[in-house]
Amino acid sequence: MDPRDTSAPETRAQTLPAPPTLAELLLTTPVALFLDFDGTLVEIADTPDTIEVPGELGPRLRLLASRMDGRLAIVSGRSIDDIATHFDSEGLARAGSHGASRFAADGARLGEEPAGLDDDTVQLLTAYADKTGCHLERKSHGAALHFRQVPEAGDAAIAFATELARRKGLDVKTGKAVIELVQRGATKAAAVTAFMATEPFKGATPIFIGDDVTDEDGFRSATAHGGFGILVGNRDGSAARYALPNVPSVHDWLTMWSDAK
Ligand SMILES: O=P(O)(O)OC[C@H]1O[C@H](O[C@H]2O[C@H](CO)[C@@H](O)[C@H](O)[C@H]2O)[C@H](O)[C@@H](O)[C@@H]1O
Repeated sequence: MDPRDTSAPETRAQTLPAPPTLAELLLTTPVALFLDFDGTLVEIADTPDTIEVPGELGPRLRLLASRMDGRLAIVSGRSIDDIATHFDSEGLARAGSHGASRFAADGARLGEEPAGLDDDTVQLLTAYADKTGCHLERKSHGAALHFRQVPEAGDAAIAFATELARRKGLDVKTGKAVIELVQRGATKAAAVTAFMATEPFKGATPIFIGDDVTDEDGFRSATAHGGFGILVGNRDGSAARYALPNVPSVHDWLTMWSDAK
């Protein structure tokens, strides 16, 4: 298993316990749900554009959000624009670009919109991707070098992107067979904090569900705000309190594809 690809089949024993059911939790406290997208709500695919998103995902999430009195937000590494090409996220609170770009459910912006990358950075990344066979994903507020198709190029791509980020004053995010350049300070923790300071999230117990390294920021922030994280899959040293094994188990836990309240 490639240690940089945390989506590879997991063989270790599950180390974190399963969470109480959502229904049980809702009996004791108002809950706010923060949901990662890739690897949590939809299965990992070979490329960013070939994910298979159930047609009902948007309506099901809106129904769940209404049951939660609006306390549900998508928190993704993708940009909000990109998310919108995969499913209708209107009417949901959402944060994209690793938490840096945030919108309330009514579409109101929460905070400043981050800047995009400068042309020189994009040109350098494009030339690097052309040379190495990595897939360059252009993003509204950053860019990702994917090496899922060329795993042998992973170490060099990480080193290249890390050095480029240092020179350009950017941050990097590692993920599943990917290294991304993002604006300084973009974290899912910041998104949780921003939502938790506003209605209808204020005062609720935050639960952050995610599968990736970048979701660890969300787990820590949820914990700091009195809640906890739920890891999808396995990771040594995760800040999550509980774990669910895979995407279908997340859907089940959220009772997304049932009419259970
Ligand atoms: O925070 P997320 O919503 O989980 O987004 C993280 C990144 O997800 C995407 O890349 C990952 O999923 C792809 C599709 O399954 C997969 O091909 C790739 O290897 C994964 O790294 C997305 O392309 C990125 O922009 C997101 O930041």
